[in-house]
Amino acid sequence: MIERGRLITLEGGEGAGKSTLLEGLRAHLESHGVDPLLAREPGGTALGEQVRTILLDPAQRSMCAESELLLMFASRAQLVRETLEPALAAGRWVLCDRYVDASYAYQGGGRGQPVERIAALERWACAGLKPDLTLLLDLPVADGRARAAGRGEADRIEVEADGFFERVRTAYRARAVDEPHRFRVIDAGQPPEAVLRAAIAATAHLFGATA
Ligand SMILES: Nc1ncnc2c1ncn2[C@@H]1O[C@H](COP(=O)(O)OP(=O)(O)OP(=O)(O)O)[C@@H](O)[C@H]1O
Ligand SMILES: Cc1cn([C@H]2C[C@H](O)[C@@H](COP(=O)(O)O)O2)c(=O)[nH]c1=O
Repeated sequence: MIERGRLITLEGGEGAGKSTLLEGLRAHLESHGVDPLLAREPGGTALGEQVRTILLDPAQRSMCAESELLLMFASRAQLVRETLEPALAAGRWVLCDRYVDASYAYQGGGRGQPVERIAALERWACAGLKPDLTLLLDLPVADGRARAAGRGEADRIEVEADGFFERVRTAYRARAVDEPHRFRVIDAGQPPEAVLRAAIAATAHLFGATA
């Protein structure tokens, strides 16, 4: 019987260092004989990438919070069924740049969408798929924004005010407190090598664990 793979998700505010960590973790896993599948949200499938384009398009100024929430979950439902579930069932490990916690943080914390609404969508769209480990890269908003600056035109979400991102950060941290068995909070203000070391330590229990 094939042992189920592991789902590791990376979360955090803008510029927290998720993409940087993803590459470091990929290299670490590869050096341990694990060839992880990389995915991202919104996106990660042909359909999801088209949804992502709409979601992040600065021209979509009139998008309401409800549409934003539903589009995030449309992308996620497709990713779960087309990519994540088949990969995990085939024994593949997956590193996913954001997953459902981002909706609790951004659409819940940031936009004020009710938690029960997001939880209902999660039950429907994610079909029970929970990460084995979620690495939350925690960084003061101003530091993340400074890092993200200079990447060209800001997308539709990046243009939000600091208050929005403070609420996102608060919501992320609250989720980590609520689910300590799944989350590891990493101080993303450390140098990249230290962030990677902390992440590697957090993954150690996944090797050989029964999923
Ligand atoms: N620990 C770190 N210390 C200092 N700079 C970092 C660190 N990690 C990443 N950076 C730099 O910060 C910038 C943003 O990093 P990265 O793209 O990895 O973040 P991200 O979380 O994926 O961002 P976003 O979600 O906004 O796309 C990059 O220029 C990267 O080199
Ligand atoms: C999954 C997800 C994402 N978002 C937001 C968070 C970011 O602002 C963008 C994605 O861009 P990234 O730089 O590639 O991380 O989308 C969200 O608001 N809700 C979600 O569920």
